[in-house]
Amino acid sequence: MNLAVEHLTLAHGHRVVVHDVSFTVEAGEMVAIVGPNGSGKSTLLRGMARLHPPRAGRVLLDGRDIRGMNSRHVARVLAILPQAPAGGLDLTVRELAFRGRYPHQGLLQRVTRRDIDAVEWALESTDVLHLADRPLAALSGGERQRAWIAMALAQEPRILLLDEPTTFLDVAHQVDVMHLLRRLNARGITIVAVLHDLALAGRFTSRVIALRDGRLAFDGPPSAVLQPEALERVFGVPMLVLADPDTGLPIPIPRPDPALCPAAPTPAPAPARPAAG
Ligand SMILES: Nc1ncnc2c1ncn2[C@@H]1O[C@H](COP(=O)(O)OP(=O)(O)OP(=O)(O)O)[C@@H](O)[C@H]1O
Repeated sequence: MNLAVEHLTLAHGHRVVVHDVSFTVEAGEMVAIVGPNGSGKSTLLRGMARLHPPRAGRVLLDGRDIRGMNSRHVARVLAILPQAPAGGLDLTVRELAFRGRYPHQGLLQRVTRRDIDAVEWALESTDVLHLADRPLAALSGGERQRAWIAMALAQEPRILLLDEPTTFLDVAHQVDVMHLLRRLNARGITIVAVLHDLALAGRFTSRVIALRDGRLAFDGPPSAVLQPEALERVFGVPMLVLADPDTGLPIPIPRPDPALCPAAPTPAPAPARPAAG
């Protein structure tokens, strides 16, 4: 099932923040959306999930405009995990995951065997089964993030959209979440994630889409697009791109002014000039 964004323009009030953006995410892809703060990434992701109505253009799910589709049907296919979701702190992890079953439940909202199995699968896949009876309030940031991903998974989506799923996580948990997304992707779930960490985007995704001022700046495989000049144009800061010693994949990092790096070795003094005469 593919998701196509066609000449999409999105606005907040009178202010257009996504301008005429087009791309197609094919079934089975794992895509990162990157760009500076305020470049329109979250708005675009919400637009892709039908949570933000287009000013112009459209979003197509397997060729059909999602605006004309039944909400439950869209929710059965596509799940979105917003940026740092708030609320739900009094719910247990299992109760939260059951919320993900809403689009599959009938009018009477009776819990079926399939609901129970989907929730167990989601809790197991995100490694929170042992935390299932704990309230969200009693979890660490990383555990809570995995619990929210479990809720999105319990929805059994074919396409999963995530807004900054690794923000607030320490490096070990960032890698955990990215490994989890790769495993889900290997099982056939299409993943689109807004990521701030360009090194994670370079190593874990197969395609990187960049926005700058709401416009598409580049779109392609990490090795092709994560290049210093292109990144400098998008982020407005000098960039260095290293090659991962294990995989050769690009690891972009900002290139700071060496004079402002206190741990940088002081350059050796210039050799003294021989005295004239
Ligand atoms: N609810 C809102 N009402 C008005 N303007 C908004 C609203 N949400 C976002 N904006 C504005 O729209 C622009 C794009 O915001 P958006 O959150 O999509 O950017 P982003 O790239 O996801 O940013 P960040 O990296 O900081 O999360 C910003 O200028 C922001 O101030």
